[in-house]
Amino acid sequence: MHKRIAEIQSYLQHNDHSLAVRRILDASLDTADLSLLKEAIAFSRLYRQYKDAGLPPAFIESANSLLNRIDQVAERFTERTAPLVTASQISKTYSSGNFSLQPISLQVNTGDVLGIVGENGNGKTTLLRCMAAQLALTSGELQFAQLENPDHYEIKHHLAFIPQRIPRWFGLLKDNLHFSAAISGVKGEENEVMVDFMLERLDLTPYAHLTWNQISSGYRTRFEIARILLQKPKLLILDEPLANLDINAQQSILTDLRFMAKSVHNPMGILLSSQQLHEVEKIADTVLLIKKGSCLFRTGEQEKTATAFVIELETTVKRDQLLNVLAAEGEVQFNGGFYTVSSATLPAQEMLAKLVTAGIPISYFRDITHSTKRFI
Ligand SMILES: Nc1ncnc2c1ncn2[C@@H]1O[C@H](COP(=O)(O)OP(=O)(O)OP(=O)(O)O)[C@@H](O)[C@H]1O
Repeated sequence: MHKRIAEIQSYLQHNDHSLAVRRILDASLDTADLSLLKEAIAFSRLYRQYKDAGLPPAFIESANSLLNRIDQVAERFTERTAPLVTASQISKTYSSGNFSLQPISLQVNTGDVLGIVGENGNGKTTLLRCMAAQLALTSGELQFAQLENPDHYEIKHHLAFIPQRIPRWFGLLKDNLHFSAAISGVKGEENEVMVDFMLERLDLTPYAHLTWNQISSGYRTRFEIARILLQKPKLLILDEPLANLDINAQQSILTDLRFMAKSVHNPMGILLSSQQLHEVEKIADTVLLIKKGSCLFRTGEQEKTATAFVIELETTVKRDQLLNVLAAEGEVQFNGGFYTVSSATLPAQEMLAKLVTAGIPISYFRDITHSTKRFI
């Protein structure tokens, strides 16, 4: 059995139903078999219908039967990776104002998710717009490895940019998706099935017959992702896709984007910006922290590896008590909400053991030794 199918079966066994249904949709799409895709869509609808009232016993049976059939075309599940865009020392200075994006180099490959994090006004959007060839560079060079003639037209078909503010559309959500697929050459039955697929995959089915005015900003973001994915871009750039989403939706959209990047049907490179450091670090292959227009830290960068172990801690005890437990092996800072503890000798596991042994109540503990959070 293919690894990916076994993984989905394990989600089902452990009642991670929502994740299993989303992954079944992805796996069926990768078979390129419309009848399996239609079955997966029907299965997802069944899940939505019964998820609150309790799933019928036939649910797991039909999931396993569908998975077995998908497994028979498992040879299609090969991940491909190829360079998409390479930025060499690109920089941008606006003609007005005093902001400059300092020279930065990065590469996005098929299947990669690259996160750009940083606080407001530090240059994330500027960097994304440079990567999307929307801004004239002050210096440096962009290379689109798969484009022979990277003019405006070719670039527009190669990459999709989802801005922070989703532009208004007219008419019904579903009709816009049909149109978007049609202009990318998806016609007839395939158009119907692909739109139904995107509606299910992005949780949009209940909103299919609504207009722009009738749906919330979070669902507008989902709509825009669905619309763009129907056009099968090679490189997807998203500016703050999490900004309008609730906490659960943030995590599921990020996980979904990661799965989509590695899809066989349309493998993509994904570049996204966000202020949600932890969430992005969980799913991105590489995260760059931008501060005042410069790349301050990139995950995995050896030369900037932490010289101390650092953790974040939320507890009701006072700083003195923590310092007592650490017995000169750590420093403690407080930001009003939680403590940041650094130690040259105690890795996170040992620090946690010490705190637990001393009976310190802990409501939050996170190892940020290798996180961009250390630099904020
Ligand atoms: N067209 C422009 N002309 C002049 N300055 C600009 C222009 N666009 C952005 N800036 C300035 O560049 C700086 C960086 O803005 P940018 O939007 O790239 O940051 P950001 O990190 O994406 O911020 P946010 O998280 O708030 O979206 C800001 O000081 C902004 O005012």
